[in-house]
Amino acid sequence: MTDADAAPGSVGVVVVAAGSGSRLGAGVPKAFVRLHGRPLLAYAVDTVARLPHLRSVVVVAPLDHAAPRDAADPVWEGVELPSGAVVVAGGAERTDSVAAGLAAVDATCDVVLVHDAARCLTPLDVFERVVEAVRRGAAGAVPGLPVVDTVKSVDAEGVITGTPDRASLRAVQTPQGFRREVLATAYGSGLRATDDAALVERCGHHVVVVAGDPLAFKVTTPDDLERAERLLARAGRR
Ligand SMILES: Nc1ccn([C@@H]2O[C@H](COP(=O)(O)OP(=O)(O)OP(=O)(O)O)[C@@H](O)[C@H]2O)c(=O)n1
Ligand SMILES: C[C@](O)(CO)[C@H](O)COP(=O)(O)O
Repeated sequence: MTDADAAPGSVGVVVVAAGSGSRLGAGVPKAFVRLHGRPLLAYAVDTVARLPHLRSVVVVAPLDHAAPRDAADPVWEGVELPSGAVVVAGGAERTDSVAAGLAAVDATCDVVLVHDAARCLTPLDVFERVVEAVRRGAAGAVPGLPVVDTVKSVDAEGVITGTPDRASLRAVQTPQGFRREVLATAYGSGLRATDDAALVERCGHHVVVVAGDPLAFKVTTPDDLERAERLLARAGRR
């Protein structure tokens, strides 16, 4: 990150890494679980660091492993933060963690991305598509993939209430990108959601979907971690 990157169009990225990973059940917070010897977070940060016009990186870590980052804390071993990156403590839910990260983003950034550390293999071009869509005027942009299964809505008893046309459905991923003031207002609204776009949508903004990537899958379960291990082994990465 250089002064040249402070030009209009600068990008800030909040990497949320404060979740416990209860579904993975690895005994350490999920973002710090090792994948080929390095924390999931390390892969996410490596990609973020390659993003053009990057001005500000904020990593939101679990309270026990957050600011001030303890250099001797072994969970961080293998994570190479870009110079100027900031580490802050997250909260009980993703909404709390994003809000904490957003508060620490450099105010000169006009585009802010929120990225799940758990989507650790997301390719750089997904980030670039999201930034490009916001630069072109969208209030927000999220990567998404067509839904391959037939999806049903059900009531509390499990009785099917509808079969949405899957042509209109997308499974969304991260990074989710927004004009900074739009995201700040959404997070200042007191609304809560599991993803950033949902908050921005509820504040009345249009958010567009750009092409996602199967590699942007979220490591949620042990099977996902095995899949990530296989993909890295196949790519010969460490
Ligand atoms: N309080 C939280 C919860 C989640 N996250 C982050 O948000 C992303 C998506 O959350 P998810 O994968 O659902 O993570 P966990 O909440 O850790 O998973 P689980 O629901 O299995 O406990 C992850 O990178 C996670 O670290 C966060 O920063 N703070
Ligand atoms: C933000 C997100 O990754 C988009 O798919 C997702 O909403 C994270 O939370 P989840 O509870 O694991 O769906």
